Amino acid sequence: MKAAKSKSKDFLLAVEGLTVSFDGFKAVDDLSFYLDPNEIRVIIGPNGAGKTTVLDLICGKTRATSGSIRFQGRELTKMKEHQIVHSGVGRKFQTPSVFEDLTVFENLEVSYPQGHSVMGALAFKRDLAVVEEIEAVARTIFLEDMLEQPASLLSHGQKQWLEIGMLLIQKPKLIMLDEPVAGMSVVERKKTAELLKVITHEHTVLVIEHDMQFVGDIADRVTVMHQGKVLSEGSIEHVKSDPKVIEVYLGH
Ligand SMILES: Nc1ncnc2c1ncn2[C@@H]1O[C@H](COP(=O)(O)OP(=O)(O)OP(=O)(O)O)[C@@H](O)[C@H]1O
Repeated sequence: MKAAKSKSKDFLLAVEGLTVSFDGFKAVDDLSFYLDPNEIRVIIGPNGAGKTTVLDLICGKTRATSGSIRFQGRELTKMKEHQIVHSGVGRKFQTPSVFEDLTVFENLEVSYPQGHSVMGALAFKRDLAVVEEIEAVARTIFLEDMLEQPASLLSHGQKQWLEIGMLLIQKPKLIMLDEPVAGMSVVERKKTAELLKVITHEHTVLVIEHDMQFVGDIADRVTVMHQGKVLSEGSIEHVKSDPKVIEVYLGH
């Protein structure tokens, strides 16, 4: 008979007992949660709950005071930021930071690992495989017809998608997004939901979001944070009907 597989080994990310204190104030306080491969998890919660700090801790921008973050079996709390990126964790911040003067194609190209620089002498010798990958990513982010446009001409929403594309081309296993639909139109929000669903074939996605409609559209599971801790966790229906969540967050 086949031995039962240890469940803990199957998690893509296991956050356990994670704590960070800023001058004695615990922004994240004994937090534990677990991500399955290829799920979309959304973290919600009131302002100051510690959501952004959790992403900062996972990507190594902030050092944990205690606790553990295991990603594909590797402990991230001891690693430097660039090592965490190399291990397969990608993060997009709230404000888009694309290169305005470069085209969509060039923005994706400079993000391609192994530095296929547009400025470099080898620029004319673009590898066909790289071009194909850039085109595939551009299709995923709805910008296949805009490859030669300078990023400065894109709408705010298109810039957000381009930045997601710049992450996708690096093939991180875990993609973390901080309020990806902030400032987007309703149509752009719907398309972003489609985009995130498509990318879970290859990636696991951890999102911070306030827009509950969008959360409902994308989340496999929702983790509700309050005062640095998990207040509630489960399906969108579960957390929406949890009296604790209504009291501290949804009821406001
Ligand atoms: N580097 C820091 N030094 C001191 N305090 C900090 C630091 N980073 C975050 N905090 C504090 O930790 C708490 C949690 O902040 P965080 O930004 O993680 O909350 P959040 O849930 O992302 O809130 P929002 O929804 O407003 O973005 C806040 O009280 C914040 O002021």
